[in-house]
Amino acid sequence: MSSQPGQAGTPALLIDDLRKSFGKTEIIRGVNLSIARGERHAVIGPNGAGKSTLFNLITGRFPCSGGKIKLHGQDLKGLAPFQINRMGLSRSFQITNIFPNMSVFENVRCSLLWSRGYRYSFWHMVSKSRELTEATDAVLEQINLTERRELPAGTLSYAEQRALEIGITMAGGADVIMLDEPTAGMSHSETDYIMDLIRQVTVNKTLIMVEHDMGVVFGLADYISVLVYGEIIATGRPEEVRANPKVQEAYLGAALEAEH
Ligand SMILES: Nc1ncnc2c1ncn2[C@@H]1O[C@H](COP(=O)(O)OP(=O)(O)OP(=O)(O)O)[C@@H](O)[C@H]1O
Repeated sequence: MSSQPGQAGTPALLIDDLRKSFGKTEIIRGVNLSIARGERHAVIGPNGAGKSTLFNLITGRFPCSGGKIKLHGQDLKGLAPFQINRMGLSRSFQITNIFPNMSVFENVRCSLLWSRGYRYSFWHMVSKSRELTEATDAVLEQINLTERRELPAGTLSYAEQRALEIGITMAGGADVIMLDEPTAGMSHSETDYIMDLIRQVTVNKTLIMVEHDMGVVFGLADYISVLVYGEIIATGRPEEVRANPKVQEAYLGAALEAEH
């Protein structure tokens, strides 16, 4: 479960002195992070700290200005987002990213096809269709949407759409899952539903999430990193991070207060 000092094995994700500047402004200022296989890791921090930028660097959406990112020991330098995706890293976005007029089933199937590189190959798709249908149904089962299989995705509730999106993110069999504010805009019961789902679907996978809801962070994460002004000021077990005076001062005091 742990990547932290003293643990053996190649980390799922290793970030070394990562830097990113936009023009003259350095937004990510020397981030180091090691996330083990099977770990659930939350990145927290105030607005504008650089969390989304960090995600965009990891997924290859932005080029780095300096430093290294390794996925399962392999340097990601110069790789396009789709290449990184095919290496087993998949990200879901804050904004719901589904096709609303396609059925729930088709949304997942489409993502499976894409992840297998069959995007343009109709005949390949047909020849694989039974296996594909079974794989799609297995994902639907995992995200508890089997009963919604034939409905247009746009008719699902907000929480169900987020669940579908998590299914789409998982569909290609990625073993490193990145979730960007998975419970944003949800009620308490929807948040609980999505938290349970994330817990289930990330068993034996690596989860990296950005989340502002401290209940979700402390409920799900094995480790937490606190990003402030482009630097990680603390990484540790939830209880260590919660007790860290630097973190209290820079972020957590205000964030926990905001919860009440
Ligand atoms: N493409 C860009 N060009 C210039 N500046 C950018 C770009 N993307 C982000 N920034 C700047 O980088 C800083 C960090 O933004 P980022 O969105 O990464 O923060 P964040 O921690 O994700 O914030 P939030 O919690 O509000 O989502 C901000 O000052 C933002 O204006």
